Amino acid sequence: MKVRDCDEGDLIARFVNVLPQGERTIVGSGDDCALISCPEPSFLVTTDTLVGESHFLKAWSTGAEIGARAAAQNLADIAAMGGRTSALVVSLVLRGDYDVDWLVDMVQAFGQRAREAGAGVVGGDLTGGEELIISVTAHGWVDGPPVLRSGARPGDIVAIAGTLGRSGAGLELLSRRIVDPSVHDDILLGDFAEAVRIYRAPEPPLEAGPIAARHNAHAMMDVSDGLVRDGGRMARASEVMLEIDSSLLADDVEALDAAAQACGHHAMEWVLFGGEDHPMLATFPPQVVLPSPFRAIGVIGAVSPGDQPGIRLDGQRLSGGFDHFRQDNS
Ligand SMILES: Nc1ncnc2c1ncn2[C@@H]1O[C@H](COP(=O)(O)OP(=O)(O)O)[C@@H](O)[C@H]1O
Ligand SMILES: Cc1ncc(C[n+]2csc(CCOP(=O)(O)OP(=O)(O)O)c2C)c(N)n1
Ligand SMILES: [Mg+2]
Repeated sequence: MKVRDCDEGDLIARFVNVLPQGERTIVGSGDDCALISCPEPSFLVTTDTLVGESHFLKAWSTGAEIGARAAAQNLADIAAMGGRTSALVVSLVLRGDYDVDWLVDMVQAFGQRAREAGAGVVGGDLTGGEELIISVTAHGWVDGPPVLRSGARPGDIVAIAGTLGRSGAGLELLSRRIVDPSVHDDILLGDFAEAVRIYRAPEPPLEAGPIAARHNAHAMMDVSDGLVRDGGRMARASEVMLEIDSSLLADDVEALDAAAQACGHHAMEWVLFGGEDHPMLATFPPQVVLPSPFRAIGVIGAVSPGDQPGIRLDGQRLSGGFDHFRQDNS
């Protein structure tokens, strides 16, 4: 059955059937608004939109992978404040010729990621249009003070939780047809499985956000546009220098060895400039024993007089990463 064979109410009923309600939901999908409890004096809110051809291709990813990706990207933003997600709303722009089963798979996978994070999916909107667009708004809360991008201080340890570079490598493997886009089986994907899986549906370490907050992280953000671009944003917000030690990125580089050989590419490029793995980048005071799953990748330095905040690798200043409106994406 195709979307054009259903009416809106029909589709929404199919979605609601597979979506989690969420523990903080008082009124879920079906009224003019959802009503969510927030006993804390303030709440977190963030939004991110995914567009077919720009963030994913229907030819490369299943509906379930696209749905999981849309949820993960938004859940990661809440986690990156040290928070937990209470409720998501999801608005869809759909074409009439989409398969309803495909769509329900997408919504179900979106709901499953929300469920795993303890969140409800409490509403949304449906509109017709030419390109598949998934626009998500997430609401959440943080126990204690939120962890901002602007709190990094000289002397802090720079740490990361989650992977770097896998999504960028997966994108290149698919773009260059080194991996057949119709293959979704990890066994068949072999050495490329992790990169392609994470490109299709990122696996951000959501629990790391609140863990970092409890261990007094000074600053945190998730990495969506690449370590260098997002690290540069943290550096500017905090007016510091992120000093990354390349030897501490060796495990990420090694994990991409097979992909790098197949693409004739330096794995370090993906690790530094590839986005969309959504790991948590955080800084911790120097005396802290880093909590699992964080690992150190560098230190925070002061900005020398006359210099600008930024990010350096082994002392060399870096710039670049993903930007929707520039041609220099690396
Ligand atoms: N259209 C907009 N109007 C106002 N603020 C925006 C708009 N687009 C992005 N922002 C804000 O700019 C900041 C950076 O956005 P973005 O790079 O998308 O962050 P993230 O990687 O966390 O999704 C965020 O605080 C976001 O809310
Ligand atoms: C088909 C395809 N081409 C290119 C990319 C690469 N790409 C698209 S968006 C993006 C960065 C993250 O997306 P953005 O919308 O900037 O998310 P945000 O920073 O707002 O979280 C990257 C690396 C992709 N994911 N899929
Ligand atoms: Mg965004």
